[in-house]
Amino acid sequence: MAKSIDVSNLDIRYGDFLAVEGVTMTIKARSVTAFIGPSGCGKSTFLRSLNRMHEVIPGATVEGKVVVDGQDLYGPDVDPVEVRRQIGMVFQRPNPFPTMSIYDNVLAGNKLNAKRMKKAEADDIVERSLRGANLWTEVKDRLGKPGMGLSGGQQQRLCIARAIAVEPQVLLMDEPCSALDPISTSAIEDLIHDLKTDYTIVIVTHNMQQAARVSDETGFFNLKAAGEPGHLVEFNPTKKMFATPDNESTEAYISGRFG
Ligand SMILES: Nc1ncnc2c1ncn2[C@@H]1O[C@H](COP(=O)(O)OP(=O)(O)OP(=O)(O)O)[C@@H](O)[C@H]1O
Repeated sequence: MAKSIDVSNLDIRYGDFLAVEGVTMTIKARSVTAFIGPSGCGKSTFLRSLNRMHEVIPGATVEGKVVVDGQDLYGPDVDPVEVRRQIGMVFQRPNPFPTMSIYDNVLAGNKLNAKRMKKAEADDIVERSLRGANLWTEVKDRLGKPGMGLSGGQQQRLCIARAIAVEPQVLLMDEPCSALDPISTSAIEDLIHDLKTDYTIVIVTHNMQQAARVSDETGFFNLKAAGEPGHLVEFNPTKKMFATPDNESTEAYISGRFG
């Protein structure tokens, strides 16, 4: 199910503003890839270009290729809605649907994809997804209660359950722990580690310890200068990047000398 992603020569714009320039990388299947770098260097923009979420912003455009399973996601016949089903996204702030129960929150994506299903099938998806998100035992006796009644960390795991309920190939996570306390953060990090058996995971994080803990490979993004586009400076196995980075600016960033 999990797929690798081949990105080549990607330029990403907001109107005339070139936000990210010339990114080429291969994101491996069944692994965790982290993106780090100072604020404004385009990590989130690049992440959103991987499932065609970038272009929902008026005037936003992408040039270059993002190839998953031999298919260019920006090819002429590709349906962006189907791309977003195959490549799910988890956001910075947990965003369960406030009026929906835990049960319905998990199924929200499946219903959007207009699948009609029997109760038994729906029950199976809810249980499998909540187990996958490591939340089942905490909520199995209150599936009919509102998703908003959960703690922040539980809400984020509910959002992860909602993302995996549609059986995506890739999960994109944009600072998924930034609104969480250390215990919830640790639960999500454990979950990310478990999920990589089945999914290709890409995570943006400001927390370098987190990148070092959860990821197999890391991409360091930076701006050449203020007002210049963001670009990929270095992409390497995480262990190597944190021990012996290839680039001086990577070293300066991870040792806390800037950013
Ligand atoms: N909706 C938008 N419209 C116009 N410009 C935008 C928009 N979103 C982001 N940008 C610009 O694109 C550049 C990259 O922003 P982005 O949010 O991707 O960076 P980031 O590395 O994820 O930053 P942070 O770490 O602060 O979240 C910045 O110059 C930002 O101001």
